[in-house]
Amino acid sequence: MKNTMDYLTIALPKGKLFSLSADLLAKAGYTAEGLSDKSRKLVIANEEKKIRFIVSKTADVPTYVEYGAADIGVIGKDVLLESGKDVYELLDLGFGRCHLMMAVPKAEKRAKLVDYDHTRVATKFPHIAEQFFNKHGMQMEYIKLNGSIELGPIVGLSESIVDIVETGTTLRENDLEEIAYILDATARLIVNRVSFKLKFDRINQLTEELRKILELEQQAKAGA
Ligand SMILES: Nc1ncnc2c1ncn2[C@@H]1O[C@H](COP(=O)(O)OP(=O)(O)OP(=O)(O)O)[C@@H](O)[C@H]1O
Ligand SMILES: O=P(O)(O)OC[C@H]1O[C@H](OP(=O)(O)OP(=O)(O)O)[C@H](O)[C@@H]1O
Repeated sequence: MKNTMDYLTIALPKGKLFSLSADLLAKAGYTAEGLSDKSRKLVIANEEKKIRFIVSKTADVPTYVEYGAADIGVIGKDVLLESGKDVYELLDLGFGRCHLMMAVPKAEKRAKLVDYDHTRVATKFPHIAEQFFNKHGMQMEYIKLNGSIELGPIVGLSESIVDIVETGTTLRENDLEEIAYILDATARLIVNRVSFKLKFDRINQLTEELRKILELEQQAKAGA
């Protein structure tokens, strides 16, 4: 087995954030031949630059980073908060912007948020949802789903959902209405606590390079 101290191991999530993350890292020169979320090869190395990429299920990225199986990773703030993993957050990458909210069927909308006390909420984010409802003094029954959350109230599984909204299309097409904002999310660069000490120079250099690239992109956008 390779000595992992020689390599910088980067965990990337499959799905929506993959190409945005891989493209940004490539701009800083961090890439590897054959890096793709479609590849069946799960570890892809760049031997010359001593970089290894792990491509994993979105929800597993914080786990790889917390245990040090990956030094750094890219993950949405929503998934990071839900995971409760003990990692450092180095940089807000700005992309993958969305927000977490509570929505209900338009036709059966109740007058106030507290009118949903002691009802069922379908979500991929039960921990974040529980914190939100606790803050409002509400006790809910949390039904964990892994996708198509909007289906919950439509088929009578739950009275509401807590889910991500980006464009609002999914809510509109399913006659749901947002009734409470919970939090904003964007992709974050995260790092394992021990790796950050042991590989500080490499990780700091990468962070600064990414920060510069993001700043230039922001300036170009503002000037356009
Ligand atoms: N419209 C959107 N829907 C879902 N996630 C979004 C959206 N816009 C931005 N994001 C961000 O992208 C992240 C990854 O979303 P994606 O849908 O790829 O994950 P997933 O479906 O949970 O993962 P997997 O496909 O591995 O199960 C989210 O956690 C969120 O931070
Ligand atoms: O506001 P919109 O632009 O419509 O985006 C929001 C939708 O996108 C996400 O689902 P995703 O595509 O990740 O599929 P999933 O339901 O399988 O999680 C999220 O769970 C919403 O359903």
